[in-house]
Amino acid sequence: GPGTESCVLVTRVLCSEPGARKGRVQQDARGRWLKAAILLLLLSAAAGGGLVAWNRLRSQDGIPEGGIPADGVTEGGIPADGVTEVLAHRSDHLQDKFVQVPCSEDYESHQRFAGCTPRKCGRGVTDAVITREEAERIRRIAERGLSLGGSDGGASILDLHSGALSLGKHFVNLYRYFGDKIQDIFTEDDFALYRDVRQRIQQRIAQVFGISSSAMYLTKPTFFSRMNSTGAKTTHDEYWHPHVDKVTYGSFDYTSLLYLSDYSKDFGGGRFVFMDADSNKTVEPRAGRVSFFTSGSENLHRVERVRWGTRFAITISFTCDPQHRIADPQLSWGDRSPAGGEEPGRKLPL
Ligand SMILES: O=C(O)CCC(=O)C(=O)O
Ligand SMILES: [Fe+2]
Repeated sequence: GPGTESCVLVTRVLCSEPGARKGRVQQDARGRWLKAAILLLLLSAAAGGGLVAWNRLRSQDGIPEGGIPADGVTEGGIPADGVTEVLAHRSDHLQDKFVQVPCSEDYESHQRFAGCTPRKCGRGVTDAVITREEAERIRRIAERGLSLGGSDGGASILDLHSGALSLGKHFVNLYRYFGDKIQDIFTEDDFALYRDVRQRIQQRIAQVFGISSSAMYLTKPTFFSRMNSTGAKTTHDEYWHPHVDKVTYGSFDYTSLLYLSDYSKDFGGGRFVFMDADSNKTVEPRAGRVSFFTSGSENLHRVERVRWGTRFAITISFTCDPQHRIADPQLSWGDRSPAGGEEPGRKLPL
């Protein structure tokens, strides 16, 4: 739970840099104080209005009749008052929403890469790059792959690059387990669609941030996620902790998320939240919606716990550092997968 070492999906195995973790724990601690202060303020100011706020929160969350027990007045840290703004409603069809935020200092302590390292930071959301039909096709790929495994807890991942697949409390290597039989599960078309989608998202990011698409590279981890309301069984399942992708995953410079299901239709809870000093900004997932942002601490974020239903997404991440580049996943890897291990994020030869 909060206060313990937090991990986001695959990150525990991937990034256990002690320095990075310490920074995050300190950040978490500050966040908790802030949350406690806000909670106290809320409780004293709105003793009578609490129930109203709670009901509003429940209806926002789309909790079905009968309800599901929740953890307090603030659903997973989102205050039930005006300090939460919606950046993207599920029902919106956004062309090219972009909000610029000042870049954090994170990039100064890293090597800079011309034509790629962010000079301008921010967040974008678009429903116009990937169609709902394409998202549906990708969701079916995710469902097919994830149905072969699945975590005992609420978060399962399938890393198409390393082949890492959640299974029980651990991971297996899909490519190694299935070898050439992988061709009965995924087709060449599936990988072609992934490549195409990755390329279009990359081009949009380059365009919006004014960088060169050819100077940014796919990096790991890049993975499908499936989340539901089952309680966490290991820290791998704890996807809801606030984090900074660049700290958590190291090589990330630009993060993108392609959503494959609809908030409040397919699942409740599970909104994406940018946690700014003054307020939270939520992105409600919608099939085909691409959310993308610079990966530094200007974009501290979290995912609300999923309360009901199943949430599918894919995280596609980019680096400016050619040394952290990975190739697009391909079918022909079969049992010669580049990972060769059962944990996601083993050091991979390119
Ligand atoms: O699925 C999401 O909306 C975000 C997941 C995330 O923050 C991450 O994988 O780092
Ligand atoms: Fe993240």
